[in-house]
Amino acid sequence: MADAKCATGKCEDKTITYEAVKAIADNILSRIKVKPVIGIICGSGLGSLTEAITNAQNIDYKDIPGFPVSTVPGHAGRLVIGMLEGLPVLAMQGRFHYYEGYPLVKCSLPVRVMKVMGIEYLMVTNAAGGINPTYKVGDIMLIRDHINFVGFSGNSPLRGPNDDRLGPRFPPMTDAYNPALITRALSVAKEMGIPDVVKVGTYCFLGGPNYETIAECKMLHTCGVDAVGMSTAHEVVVAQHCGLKVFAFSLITNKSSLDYEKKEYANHAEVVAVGKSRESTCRELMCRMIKSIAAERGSSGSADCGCTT
Ligand SMILES: O=P(O)(O)O[C@@H]1C[C@H](O)[C@@H](CO)O1
Ligand SMILES: Nc1nc2[nH]cnc2c(=O)[nH]1
Repeated sequence: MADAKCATGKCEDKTITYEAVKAIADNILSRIKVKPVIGIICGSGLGSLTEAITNAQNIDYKDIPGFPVSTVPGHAGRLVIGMLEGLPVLAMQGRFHYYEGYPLVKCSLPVRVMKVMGIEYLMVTNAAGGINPTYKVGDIMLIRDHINFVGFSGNSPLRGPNDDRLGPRFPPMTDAYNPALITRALSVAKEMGIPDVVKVGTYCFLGGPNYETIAECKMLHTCGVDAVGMSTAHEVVVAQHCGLKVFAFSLITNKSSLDYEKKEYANHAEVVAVGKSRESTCRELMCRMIKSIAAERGSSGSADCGCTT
């Protein structure tokens, strides 16, 4: 895959060219039977969101030239392409995290591939620690906004030469999480009878892979963070840059410690286990959102949401 050098030639992260993104998009499109409209990124323990996809075709990341491969337990490492609630979708069972060693431009490469394939909506999920003390394990937080701590130092997937075919040099991040989709998700939560479980809040992206100290959690709380994780923000920055409509939610898999008297010890096995225990609810929320988008677009979703618990 051809990588372009940054202007000074000294950038540690190389820019991935439009041509390289298009080559990957064309490779995938040449192997699948539908043209996806919605892209889905499944978070830790949430890969089974894809089980409701019908006429599914699977493509392992390792079989896509130029695509990274997943290295994290709970991230299978394949694309699942097919129909969901009347719309063609492409789902990623496994994402790429900065802590795996990939530069952010590579972590978010699949989002650009989705855009060049013609995808219009990006639905992102993740597992996150609950900083907001009112949140409980198993709650679902609709992401209204994010704090991108990794980006504060200039570490951005948009760093390097900008190709206007992928988006503008200086994209705004206001409404990066589509407000209309959040409003719709709140209605969906009511329909599902889970309004108390579904919150709206701010997600914070830290580099990981360690979980937070208690002092860090206290600081994040002061900063207005509701949930903390190790993904999503860089994907959404790229999605907003290239003009995808984004809907995202965090599954609260553990409570973050804000108090030395009530210590919590986060671990990945627990994160994945909580993901599994909440998979049917998360899947139903996702399916109902897609069904409503299908209805809005005039595509016929199935009469019943095929994902009910
Ligand atoms: O891929 P996500 O953001 O859902 O995964 C979270 C962050 C880490 O990868 C992992 C930590 O348990 O879960
Ligand atoms: N950074 C971070 N990521 C997580 N992913 C799931 N839980 C957590 C957490 O508590 N902190």
